[in-house]
Amino acid sequence: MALKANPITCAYAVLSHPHLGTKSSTCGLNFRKEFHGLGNGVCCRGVFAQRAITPAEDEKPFSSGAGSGDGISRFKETESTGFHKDLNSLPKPLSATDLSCSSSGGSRVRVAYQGVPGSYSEDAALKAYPKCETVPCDEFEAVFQAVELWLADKAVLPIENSVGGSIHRNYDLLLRHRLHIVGEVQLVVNHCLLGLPGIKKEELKCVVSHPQALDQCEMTLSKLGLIRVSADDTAGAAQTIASDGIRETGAVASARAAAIYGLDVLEERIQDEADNITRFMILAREPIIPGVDRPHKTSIVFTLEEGPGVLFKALAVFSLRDINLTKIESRPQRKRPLRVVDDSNKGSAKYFDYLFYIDFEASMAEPRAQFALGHLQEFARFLRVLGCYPLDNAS
Ligand SMILES: O=C(O)C(=O)C[C@]1(C(=O)O)C=C[C@@H](O)C=C1
Repeated sequence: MALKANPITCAYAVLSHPHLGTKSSTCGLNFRKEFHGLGNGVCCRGVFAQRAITPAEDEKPFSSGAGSGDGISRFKETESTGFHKDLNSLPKPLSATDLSCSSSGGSRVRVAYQGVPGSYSEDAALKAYPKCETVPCDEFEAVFQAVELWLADKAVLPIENSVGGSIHRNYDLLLRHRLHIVGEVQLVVNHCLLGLPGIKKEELKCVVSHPQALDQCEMTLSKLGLIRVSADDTAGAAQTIASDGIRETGAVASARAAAIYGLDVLEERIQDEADNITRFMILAREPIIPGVDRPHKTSIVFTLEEGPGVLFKALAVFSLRDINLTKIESRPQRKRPLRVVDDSNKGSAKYFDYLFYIDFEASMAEPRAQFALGHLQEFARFLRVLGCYPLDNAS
């Protein structure tokens, strides 16, 4: 596949996100419009520099085609001007299509993450494995595949943020792939407002970043009256600003991203909540052997029969054994969204079908955890242990 010389080939813009009003702008960036509406109305998937991407077939439901009315459109940059640092020397993200043609080598742990160098996901990888080789990937799906195809040893993926909540896409992907959770990383996320060298924050009109990061800085960005533009990751936004050299556009990203891409930090700690923590999970091909030497967490997913109090009973298996739950999340069962139950005289009732994801504080090496899951199995239609791993804290 031929690679283009320009460092950036793609970025995204939110035209009329429900939270952001109906302002429309490309913020002076030279984009060619390419509609690619996304179903969930918040997040953008993407294409990064130098590599073409064909999204995996099973991702297609996310793109509802031209003018889907969800307010999010994808823009493709036609040209980039090159600016500041030699961005070509940075590692290029892997995409779902080119994963099959490279091979891993070397002895350092290789950790795949979504984004480009300087992203918080890379920070999380380095917190978990300080000496690792980080492997940038363009999409969450590609991160899973990098490990499945032995191009990386581990994957690091965001699962929830203390302000923005769950990253649903990764819950869904966890079930579609066969990797195991072998650890977690809690990362303190301190967002900065970045701009081209010499620019003042009052001169900015637009700001580009990951939708989660924009949400986490909602109050500051509103106060500054900035138009928000969505990007694949925070560092990718910084990279775009640096390569395009557009003066009135800033980026929300880390101080490390500013250093990598040669941008100024115009303001630090701009997130609405001082304690802004993102929890990442670490995935591997093999599970770890659970221990009792230190506090562990176990993550499971299950489905239940329909009926009154069934979820209550499911949760009671933990409470009966004094096991603390740290997270519960429900997601629709995509292949079986509705279940028809003939439980009335007037015809059949239709229920939505859910998957329940639970994290609890116990190791699978403890009998109480084994008994709790044995008990849950009595009324769960489906149960999978996603992993058992040592707890992390946001230090
Ligand atoms: O954009 C990045 O830098 C990321 O690593 C992604 C991500 C996320 O998906 O939530 C991670 C941490 C922050 O909460 C903001 C964005």
